[in-house]
Amino acid sequence: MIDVYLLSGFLGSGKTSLLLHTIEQLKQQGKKPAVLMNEFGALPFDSNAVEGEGDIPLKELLEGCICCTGSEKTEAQLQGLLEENEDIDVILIETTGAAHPVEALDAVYSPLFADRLNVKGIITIADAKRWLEREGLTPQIRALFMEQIRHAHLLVANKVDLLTEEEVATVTMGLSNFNETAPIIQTVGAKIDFSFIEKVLNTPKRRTDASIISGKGLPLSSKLLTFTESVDKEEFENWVQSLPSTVYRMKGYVPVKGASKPFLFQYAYGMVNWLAEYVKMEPRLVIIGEGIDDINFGSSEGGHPNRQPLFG
Ligand SMILES: Nc1nc2c(ncn2[C@@H]2O[C@H](COP(=O)(O)OP(=O)(O)OP(=O)(O)O)[C@@H](O)[C@H]2O)c(=O)[nH]1
Repeated sequence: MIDVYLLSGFLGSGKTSLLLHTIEQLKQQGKKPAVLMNEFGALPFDSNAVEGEGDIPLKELLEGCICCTGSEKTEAQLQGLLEENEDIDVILIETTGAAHPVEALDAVYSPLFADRLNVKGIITIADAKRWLEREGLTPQIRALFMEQIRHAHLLVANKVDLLTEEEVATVTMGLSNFNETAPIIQTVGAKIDFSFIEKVLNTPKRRTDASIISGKGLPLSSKLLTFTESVDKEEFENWVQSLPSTVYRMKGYVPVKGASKPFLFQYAYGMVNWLAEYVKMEPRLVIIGEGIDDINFGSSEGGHPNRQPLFG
């Protein structure tokens, strides 16, 4: 049987960080992991990161989330993974930060795989700072954020480096009151020993009948910006900080004046992250949030925003 772990968590909480860290550990143990992931906004950003890991079987669903691109499509992806790779030990599924974890998990319980897949459970990563400030989220988005936490079998309170010790204690207590059964681990960079995950999620999880608040019809959309010229870094960061709090996530490659290649740029919950890239990537940025249609940076060309809610 192949163990299946589902990584859930709001946009930018640390799912890809956990995924990459877990892949490393599995490889060190001589195990062969495979990855199923879905992408937001037509830029295969996270899967690029996994491809950088070398020989990892990977299937991706572009534009949407596992729950809404249809379970049939997900079944087909899984079937493809299993057929093309007979020696997989573990499948890691990263859902988009806007997916409901139970809807996504449901897709894995196809009778097609009943004798091959051992569903170990949902690991939800919560941005600890966002948890503390969750009242600031709009109601529908807060509902999704909370649902992801409520249905976790293991809860990861990530980014505790941004909190005081007292705040970390408040987060841990708040999370455990909200989801009384899931063990909680505090992390920086979503770094967890895989042996801990295995120990905690040691019983196969059955399909749940618990009522869920559907993730469908969320008012989230994505927009792709293409840079036509290099940006002044400071001006760009000032622009980022001026954006409304309903911009939840940005990622892409930003060309900066004076640098030969676009930088890898990430934004999640007020924090920006720049990383030098060694390959010349297309200067494009994905923005994810609510009410983002009119957002543009001076020297960029706004792609047509995806006005349709992506998940419905
Ligand atoms: N300060 C801080 N930043 C972190 C931590 N973990 C991750 N990050 C940063 O948060 C950003 C998002 O991390 P990812 O792992 O890509 O998050 P994700 O959940 O996969 O994001 P989406 O797939 O877009 O939903 C990146 O810029 C990370 O470097 C942490 O513990 N502390």
